[in-house]
Order: sequence, then C-alpha cells, then structure tokens
Amino acid sequence: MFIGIPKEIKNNENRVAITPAGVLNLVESGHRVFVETTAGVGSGFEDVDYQEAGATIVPTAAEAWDKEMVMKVKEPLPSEYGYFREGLILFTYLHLAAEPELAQALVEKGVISLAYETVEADRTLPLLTPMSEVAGRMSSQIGAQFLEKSKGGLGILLGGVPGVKRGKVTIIGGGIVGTNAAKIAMGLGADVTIIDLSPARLRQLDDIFGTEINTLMSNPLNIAQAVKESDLVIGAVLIPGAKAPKLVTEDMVKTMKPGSVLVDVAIDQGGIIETVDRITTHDNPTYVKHDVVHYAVANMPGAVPRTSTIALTNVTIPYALQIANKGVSKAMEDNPALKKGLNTANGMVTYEAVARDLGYEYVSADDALRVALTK
Ligand SMILES: NC(=O)C1=CN([C@@H]2O[C@H](COP(=O)(O)OP(=O)(O)OC[C@H]3O[C@@H](n4cnc5c(N)ncnc54)[C@H](O)[C@@H]3O)[C@@H](O)[C@H]2O)C=CC1
Ligand SMILES: CC(=O)C(=O)O
Repeated sequence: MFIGIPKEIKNNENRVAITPAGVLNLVESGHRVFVETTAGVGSGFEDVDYQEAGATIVPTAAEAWDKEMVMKVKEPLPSEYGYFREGLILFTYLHLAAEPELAQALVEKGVISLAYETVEADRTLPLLTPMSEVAGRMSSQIGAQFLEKSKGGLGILLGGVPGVKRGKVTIIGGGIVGTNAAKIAMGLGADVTIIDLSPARLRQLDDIFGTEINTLMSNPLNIAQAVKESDLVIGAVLIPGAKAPKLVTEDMVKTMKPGSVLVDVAIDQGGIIETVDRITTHDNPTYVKHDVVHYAVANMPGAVPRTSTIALTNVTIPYALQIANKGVSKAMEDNPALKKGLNTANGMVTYEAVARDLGYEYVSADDALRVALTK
C-alpha cells in the first residue's frame, strides 16, 4: 500500500504521524511511505532520517494526500478538506462529535475515516491513552503555571509551604487524563479531589492513591461544591465518541475565587465546562471569564512533540500495518478493536455516538462496508 504522511498544520502542532522506526516497519512489509518534507522536524526527525528508513520525501502536502492511506495526528482543518476523495483511507484523531463540518466533508466525499480515539480494545482506548497520559500530566503543570500572579492567576503555589495552606485541585473524570493529572498535582503537593461517575473507577482510584486523595461521586451537588472550593479545576470526562456533557455550569464558575483556573482537557470532544465557549491555541492559550482563567487547548500534547510523537506512533503503527497488509475491510473484520475506529465510510456515519450527536442516520461498519463491496 502507498501511505502518505502530511505535515501537521494546526497551531503549534509539532507532532507527526510516523517516526523513522515506523517507516522501517511498513517498508519492511512491502509498503511505500511518502512523507511531506519537514513533517518530522518539530519532533526532531529530519527528512534524511526518514529517507534512511526507506521513505520517499515529497515536496507538497498534495503529494502526501493523494496516496491510498493518509496517516495524520490531528483532525484535518478546512484547508485540507479539498484533499478528500472517495475511498481515501484516513487514519487520525477526528473527534467528529465536536467537528460537524469535518464530519459533513468526510461523508460528502465518501472518505473511509478511522478515528484513533474510538479504536477500542477490551473497554480501553489504546490509541487515545498515550496522548491522555501526556495531556493529563500537562494539565496540572499548566494549571500550576496559570495560578501564578503574572499569568493572571490567584498567586498561589499549589503545594503551599510550611505554615501556608496547600492549593485545592478538583479533577472531573478519573480515567487516563484524570489519573495522570492527579499524579502530577499530588507530586506538586496539592490537595486533590477526583470526581467520577463510576463507583468501580472511584474504588480503583482509592486503591491506587489511598488516603492521599479525595474521591467523590459525580453529581451536580458534589461538582458545584468542589468547583466552588477549588483553585484549579481540570475537565477530564469522556463518553467515547460523543459530545462531552456540560458538567460545570456558568453559575458554578461564578462561585470560584477570582484568579482560579479551569483547564478543560475534554475540549477536543466539546468540553465539560459551560463557560469554555471556544477552543484556544498554544499561541494564545487562555482567556478570562467571570474573573476565572480558562485554558482550552485541543492539542495539548503538541507542545511536547518529541515525547508525544514517539508515544503515539508506538501504538498506531501496529494498526496501520494491519490496514496496509490486509486492506481496510479485512483488517477490520479480523480485528474488532480497529472496526470500532471506523467513523465514516462510503457516505455513511458508522459510529453510533457521532451519528446521534450530529443527527446522521447510524449505519453499522459491516453494512457500510458491504455497500462498498457491492458498488
Ligand atoms: N486537549 C487535549 O489535548 C487532549 C484531550 N484529551 C481528551 O481528554 C478527555 C478524557 O480522556 P481519557 O482520560 O483518555 O478518557 P477515559 O475514558 O480514560 O476517562 C474518562 C472518565 O470520565 C468518566 N466519566 C464519564 N462520565 C462522567 C461524568 N458525568 N462525571 C464524571 N466522570 C465521568 C468515566 O467514568 C472515565 O473514568 C477526552 O475527551 C480526550 O479526548 C486527551 C488527550 C489530549
Ligand atoms: C487526543 C488528541 O486529540 C490529541 O492528542 O491532540
């Protein structure tokens, strides 16, 4: 199979969808990889590194996009929709429930799109996990920074010092992002509370962290109380594929101390905080509303591209190899985890939560692919 790797164009997105080691893997299996020039530079990989691994460097995005399968990191931006065409296999993060225009373009053009974030194996999301680990760890670091006075924050140190109270951090959603946010916030010495909807998950968190953290059941009363008392709130909820529920209301935000900080990591699925009304960028990451600092960057791992690119491609390449070796239909037939990744095919929406949230008819992956075979 011919596989194209365009350079990422989102603001400050320095990750790339493949490393030279990944190229070698694909080339050794008989495939050809076409990498847009300088695509890897932000992650520390030069064109020559890819060439030595067996890739062909192409001078333009168009020459990466015209291959049978395109691998990316972030969801395509409107300027890339022109590259879509019937039968193109697109393997990347998509977050379609929060990206209706992108969903429409993929459907209209008949793209076979597989979203990293909905590939699901044994109730885990293996292609989301490493980036959630990165973003979770970053969220506490970032929150701590924006609590500094010069950054618009309250002017507190999360760990306090002897004789001075520690800062309070509330993490809503105790999955991968939440657990990693808690590790770093606890390491900084903060007083940490995790809120989750799943009693089983709260029990696991209690087993992991012991009495060092507080766990709370997710309900509007507990969230309101915790948000009011917190210096930093981190949004880390996910309902796979679906638009994130608004769990922190504007009224709750108004009860926070001026200079408190909200980091809505779940912004890539639309965000869980009502006052997060825009996606921010690494160039301009925050805005202030009701005197509270809001951070809503949808590609947080893009700020640490070397770590993130390697972590991401460690998990994506084995799936890309299955698609390239067997063809997309057989690869999905053999691997139900990959089939869960299918979001659109042949003009149909094949992920139920995306179809429901965006108002499309849901067609199962099997039915959508059957239509393709009879075309
Ligand atoms: N902004 C960024 O750069 C990045 C954002 N993310 C996003 O972070 C979000 C979280 O991802 P993960 O931690 O990997 O998901 P996860 O599936 O590991 O964890 C989600 C948690 O939310 C909990 N939950 C569901 N409904 C809830 C509710 N009503 N109240 C409280 N908890 C609830 C679940 O029980 C689960 O423990 C996703 O939207 C993901 O796409 C991930 C990486 C980077
Ligand atoms: C998960 C995601 O969208 C990211 O890492 O940017």
